[in-house]
Amino acid sequence: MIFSKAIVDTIKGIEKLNAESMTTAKTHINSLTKPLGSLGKLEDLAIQLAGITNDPLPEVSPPGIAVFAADHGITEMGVSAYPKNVTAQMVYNFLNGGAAINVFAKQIQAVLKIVDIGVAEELKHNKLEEKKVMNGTNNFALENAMNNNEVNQALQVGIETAMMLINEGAKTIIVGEMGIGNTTSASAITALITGCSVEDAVGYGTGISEHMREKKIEIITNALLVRKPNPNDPFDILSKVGGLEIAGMTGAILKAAEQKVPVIIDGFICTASALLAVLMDEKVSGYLIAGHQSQEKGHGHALSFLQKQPLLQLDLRLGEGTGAALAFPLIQAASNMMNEMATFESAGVSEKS
Ligand SMILES: O=C(O)c1ccc[n+]([C@@H]2O[C@H](COP(=O)([O-])O)[C@@H](O)[C@H]2O)c1
Ligand SMILES: Cc1cc2nc[nH]c2cc1C
Repeated sequence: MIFSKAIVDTIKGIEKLNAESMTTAKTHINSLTKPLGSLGKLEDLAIQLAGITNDPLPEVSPPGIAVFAADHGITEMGVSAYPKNVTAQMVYNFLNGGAAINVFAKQIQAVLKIVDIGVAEELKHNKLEEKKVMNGTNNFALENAMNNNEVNQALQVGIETAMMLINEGAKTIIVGEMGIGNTTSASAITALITGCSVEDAVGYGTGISEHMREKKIEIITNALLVRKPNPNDPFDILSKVGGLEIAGMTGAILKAAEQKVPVIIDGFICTASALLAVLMDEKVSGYLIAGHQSQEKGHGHALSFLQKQPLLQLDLRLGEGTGAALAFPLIQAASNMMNEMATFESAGVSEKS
């Protein structure tokens, strides 16, 4: 067995959504003072939340956000528009409250954790979760990104971070990331798991030129030919072409699902982690809510594979959990609808004749 026991146990603990709570939620929705079905996808969302939490009147606040930061050896190949040290610089920006995710987290009153799971520089800050597994992945054009032990450690950091947020009261988990070069890893993962072509999985990331995108496609194509990750083996994929923050997000998603806590997935990189988690156990899918669809080319393929419709389409391509945080008020609305709306009976309103 390659997966550590803690990870196997987490996966084993994931249950199907609770059908009885979903039926009760549906009956309740149909008793609320509105024409039948008139709150559309919010009704589906409320039913999903009921199934996830095993509570027909689900609570989703407060949300907890984990941003996993790590570096990528593949940046040596010139695949990003920004230098690698932006990862470390942005971590300090998160810790000092200046990034987009800080602003949106505050807006939704979320608890925000910044996790160094593999930044290639020593970082010091009293608010930083210091969980460094290694100083960035290896360059997967030349060697495996991580060894088995490193994959297990990164998954474990994700598991522990989600549990920490849940222990602190989080009722919804938002996963986000920061890692210069990570769209290259996410593209490789997306192509492998969804079966789409590398060309279809690769986009412009932080804003590279078309010429650089062609180079990025070639680098990924060659790496897949040489490393030969098994598309049915999430562990093999992570170790050969993965990322530390990608493994961290996968672990956090698994733990949230095991704990029956809804997970809002963010952009392209975060969805690559969701693909891996679903490959580990398809029951994870029920716990996932797609916050938005990123501008990154491969995100549409990943969401279609997961059969998820994004709540928002705002042409974002930032990451950090921003799209998921922006989508949270809709999930909150679905929960509030269940908990606060009057029924036909309580309000004395006549039902459909
Ligand atoms: O979330 C997305 O869909 C997304 C799309 C493009 C880029 N990003 C962010 O940009 C960084 C990766 O881009 P790149 O070009 O360096 O591979 C990383 O820090 C991500 O958070 C994020
Ligand atoms: C400035 C900057 C901020 C980011 N946040 C997430 N990815 C990012 C990439 C860059 C380059």
